[in-house]
Amino acid sequence: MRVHVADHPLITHKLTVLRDAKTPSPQFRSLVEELMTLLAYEGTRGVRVEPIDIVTPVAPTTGVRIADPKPLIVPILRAGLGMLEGMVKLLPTAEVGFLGMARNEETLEPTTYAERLPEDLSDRQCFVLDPMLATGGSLTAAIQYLFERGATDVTAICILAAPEGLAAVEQALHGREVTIVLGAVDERLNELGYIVPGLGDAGDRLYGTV
Ligand SMILES: O=P(O)(O)OC[C@H]1O[C@H](OP(=O)(O)OP(=O)(O)O)[C@H](O)[C@@H]1O
Ligand SMILES: O=c1cc[nH]c(=O)[nH]1
Ligand SMILES: [Mg+2]
Repeated sequence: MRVHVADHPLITHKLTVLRDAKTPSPQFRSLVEELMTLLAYEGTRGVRVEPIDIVTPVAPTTGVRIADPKPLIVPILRAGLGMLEGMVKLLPTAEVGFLGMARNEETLEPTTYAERLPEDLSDRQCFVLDPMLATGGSLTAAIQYLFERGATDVTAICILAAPEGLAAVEQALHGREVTIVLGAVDERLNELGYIVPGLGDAGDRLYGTV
């Protein structure tokens, strides 16, 4: 498993505003989208391309285009939905599938309550979007599910991770073709399973629930 922490002052700046408890939902949503565009740049570094011949006004040349089958973007509902728009801006021809997951706030165990994905993922490059990697339970379950459905190449893009959760995902997915791109790795998890300093509950902050 490869882990890449995007290190860029613009990301750190936007993350700081995102973390601020005073940042209201509309601004939070815009910032998640902007951050996603920056993280998608890193996250799509390995996107599969194929050569294509074109003619410029000056000369014929060979360029590249996104290869078929098109990549599959999988936002984890709810919070991952906030990242989708930023991602499809960079990969407009990608297909989008959905996984709905909720973490039980007492046991911290994830359950999957919705799934809408192509039947066969065997030759699809998958990009999973979820802003928060806390205990890592949700991301591990999501990626394992994609592998069960035939996926072999998965990149997860998260805004924040806790070191404990990142280690748990690495252990669970050891030896698999997985890349994780992160905006930042925070200090730790607290006793309630929240990332510290983190940004609180990403879903609640995106969608105005408390
Ligand atoms: O690493 P974990 O400990 O599993 O926690 C992370 C999960 O928690 C959040 O979702 P949540 O369950 O709050 O659902 P929501 O997006 O609907 O708010 C987040 O978006 C992740 O999916
Ligand atoms: O800090 C956390 C942990 C899990 N889910 C969130 O939205 N935030
Ligand atoms: Mg939530």
